[in-house]
Amino acid sequence: MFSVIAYWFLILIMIICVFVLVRLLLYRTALIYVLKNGLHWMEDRVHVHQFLKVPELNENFQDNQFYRKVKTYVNSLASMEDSDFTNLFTGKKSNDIVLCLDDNQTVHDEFLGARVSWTNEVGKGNGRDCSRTFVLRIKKKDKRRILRPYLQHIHTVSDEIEQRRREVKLYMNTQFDHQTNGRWRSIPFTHPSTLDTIAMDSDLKNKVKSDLESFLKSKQYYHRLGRVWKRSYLLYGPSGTGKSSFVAAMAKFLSYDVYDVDLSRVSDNSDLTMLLLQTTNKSIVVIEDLDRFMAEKSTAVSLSSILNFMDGIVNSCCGDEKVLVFTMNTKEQIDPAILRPGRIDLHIHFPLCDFNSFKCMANSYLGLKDHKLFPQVEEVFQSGATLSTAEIGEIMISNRGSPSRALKSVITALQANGDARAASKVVGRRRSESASSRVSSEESVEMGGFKDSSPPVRELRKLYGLLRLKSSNKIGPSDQDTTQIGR
Ligand SMILES: Nc1ncnc2c1ncn2[C@@H]1O[C@H](COP(=O)(O)OP(=O)(O)OP(=O)(O)O)[C@@H](O)[C@H]1O
Ligand SMILES: [Mg+2]
Repeated sequence: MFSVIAYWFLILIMIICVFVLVRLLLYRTALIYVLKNGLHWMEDRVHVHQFLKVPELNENFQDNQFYRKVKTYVNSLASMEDSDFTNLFTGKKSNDIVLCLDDNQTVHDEFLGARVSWTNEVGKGNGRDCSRTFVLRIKKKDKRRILRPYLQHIHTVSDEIEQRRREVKLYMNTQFDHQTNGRWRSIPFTHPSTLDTIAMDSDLKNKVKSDLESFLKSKQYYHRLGRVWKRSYLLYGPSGTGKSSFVAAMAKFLSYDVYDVDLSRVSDNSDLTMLLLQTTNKSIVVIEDLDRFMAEKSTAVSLSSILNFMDGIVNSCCGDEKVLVFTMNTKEQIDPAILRPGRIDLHIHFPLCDFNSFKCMANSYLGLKDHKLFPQVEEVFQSGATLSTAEIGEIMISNRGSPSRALKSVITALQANGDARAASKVVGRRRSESASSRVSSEESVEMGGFKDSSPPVRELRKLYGLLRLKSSNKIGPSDQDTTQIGR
């Protein structure tokens, strides 16, 4: 009896040992990989396959654009890391490493439950003489079900990758540029603003974000409606509230180039048409300070030309997928034809800084989530005092070495602004009283607004300058640099 138990015990121990050994063998070596490959090989034998070629050059020896897309797609596959031979290259950014399938190597992909493979076939020859082809191998039974959506999927993925990789450019209209044979001159667009760094109401920011996202996905929708695929935004608000920074953030978010139309350099209506014809799709076309140009009549472009541009009549000739942005300080003086729905899809107001924006700025500029001086700042804001976000930002940058000093400076500047506003109201009232007896149109216009020349505001500016001077005297050398830049 004892010997039978010992016998079975020994057998059990041996089974466990064999199991552990097999496990070790499988995981320490490439046996699992070999087994998997063997299974795939066997599966492949019992299926009929179809092969589809994507050559690099078409029958006229021109580049086949689809080859480029397939290459981008294949090189982005996660299974590339498992391929037997892969080339490593640096990408556009110096710390980027890009994988590239080696010649005559195969990589596998899965789509809607079907397994396909791509082989990078390279014919004999040198450089451009050797024929390069991507060969797609697909099971005949899967072809009808997945081929079309799979090719569409390749298009979408490669477009997204190319969009992410491309360098965003800023185009400015100049006099005729012989180098580019056109009116636009471009520079890399390196503005640091992003949607995260813009201080604005978070609900509004999310609304704009989802509006932009849904615009990106609506090509079919717009085309089904017979509309040009464009979206127009009006950014309006006082100077220094972040309108231009927001345009930069939008461009970064969409990875679109920016065409900044300087209306003072447009000679007439047909010149504006020419400029717009030379813009590419996937771009933001911006006209800044439209209210000023229309009010001062400092542009040779007529209202109807601007309206045509907004309606996309011109844009439809040169591809769509455009975002149009107009910025202005106030939309009160603007012709209602410009603002009507369909011409401007979304109006975004950029108000002067309030307590919420201030908290947002304090967080990003000073790294402060909360501070004992916050209630005092809130109180000053509640009393009606305010400054532009740019002004508050400058005070914070100048005093970034000491958050408490920064907050105190903000409070002092806000209080000075509050006093200046109150004084401005009193003087305004007195002047309007005397103006009723003595007509002085020029001055009454000045006092009504928040103009630089009004004495209380001049006082505020002086005080503001003093504040910055005082704080720059106290801070270290690095801060002094920024103070100068800020000026
Ligand atoms: N809402 C904001 N969030 C973050 N930074 C801001 C904001 N508003 C202004 N700034 C900062 O202030 C500076 C000026 O802002 P910007 O040029 O975008 O203002 P603007 O509204 O376009 O002014 P203008 O009407 O005079 O052209 C920028 O450097 C920006 O960083
Ligand atoms: Mg601006």
